[in-house]
Amino acid sequence: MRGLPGARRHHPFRARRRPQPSRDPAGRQLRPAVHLGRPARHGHLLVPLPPLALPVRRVQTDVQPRIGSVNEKTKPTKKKPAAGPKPASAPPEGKKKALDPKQIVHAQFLAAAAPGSSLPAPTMAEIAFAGRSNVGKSSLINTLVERKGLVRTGATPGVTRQINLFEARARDGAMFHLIDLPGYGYAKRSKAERTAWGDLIEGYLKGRITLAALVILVDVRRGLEEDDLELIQFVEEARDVQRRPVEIVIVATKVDKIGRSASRSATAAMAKSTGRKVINFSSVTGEGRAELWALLRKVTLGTPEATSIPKNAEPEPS
Ligand SMILES: Nc1nc2c(ncn2[C@@H]2O[C@H](COP(=O)(O)OP(=O)(O)OP(=O)(O)O)[C@@H](O)[C@H]2O)c(=O)[nH]1
Ligand SMILES: [Mg+2]
Repeated sequence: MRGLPGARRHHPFRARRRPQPSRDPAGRQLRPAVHLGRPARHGHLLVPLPPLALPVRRVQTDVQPRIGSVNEKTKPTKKKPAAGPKPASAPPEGKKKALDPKQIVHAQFLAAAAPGSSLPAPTMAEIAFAGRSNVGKSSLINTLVERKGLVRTGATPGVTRQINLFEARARDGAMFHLIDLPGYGYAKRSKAERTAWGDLIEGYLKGRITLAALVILVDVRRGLEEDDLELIQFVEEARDVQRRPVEIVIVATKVDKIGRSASRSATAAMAKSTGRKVINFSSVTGEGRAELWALLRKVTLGTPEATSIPKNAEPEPS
């Protein structure tokens, strides 16, 4: 039949409809075989589609123009960063961080104890932070949990005036209790106040069942002082023998305030006098954060009893 009224006539420039693809017995899509260099044979052979594997080409953007090929009147323009996706070997920083199983994903204040009151009964592994007033204990906790304002900090000594208990949960589900202790060595307190706080801190360090690690912070510029050495000795000797042993971790703080070589020799001296490893730390730059957190996790989660209360646990001294 030819020339029905209104019927479109074939136009030589209109693309012909391609043959409909069909599928192989496994359900994969088929398309006509591609012949390179040779003319296609009459009647196409149907083959499965190969996976798309194109070689990735990077465009070189920093090629220097050849001498004489630039118009000298043209002002040099700022070089723009190369467009396009980043190479697969450098995933975006945020993505890497989001997948870190050790990252703290939840942190909150739980309770406080002042002289005359006590903390709630212990329920999980605890890490306590001690040191002179203003050494940077509260700032270090904020840095560890990556929260700016979880713990109150201040430029003048004596900011933390009670034992503060915080709860932290890592992405992998590990839970910790972090204990911010009031600082010692602050001369402006009355003798009675110092005695009361001393008793409170001593009672905590001596008898807390779940205390797994005590981080002692020392200002890298001052080095270990008598108070710090006394505290180390106190924990080593006075810890109730029925309680679990406490791992003492020494941290040199504010290392951003002095040069690298000065901080290295200061921490080497501290390590020598205590026979312990000393971690360099800065809440300003974040130096030492990952190392300290990895160590504290290992100490608190390393043994099965670290996250549970022993069956023969006694009630807390108040
Ligand atoms: N440059 C520098 N400053 C720090 C660092 N850590 C803390 N600070 C500052 O030192 C001051 C005291 O910090 P805090 O974290 O409140 O110290 P603290 O030991 O909790 O003090 P108390 O609660 O009074 O015992 C604040 O002004 C902080 O900003 C650090 O690593 N580098
Ligand atoms: Mg504080």
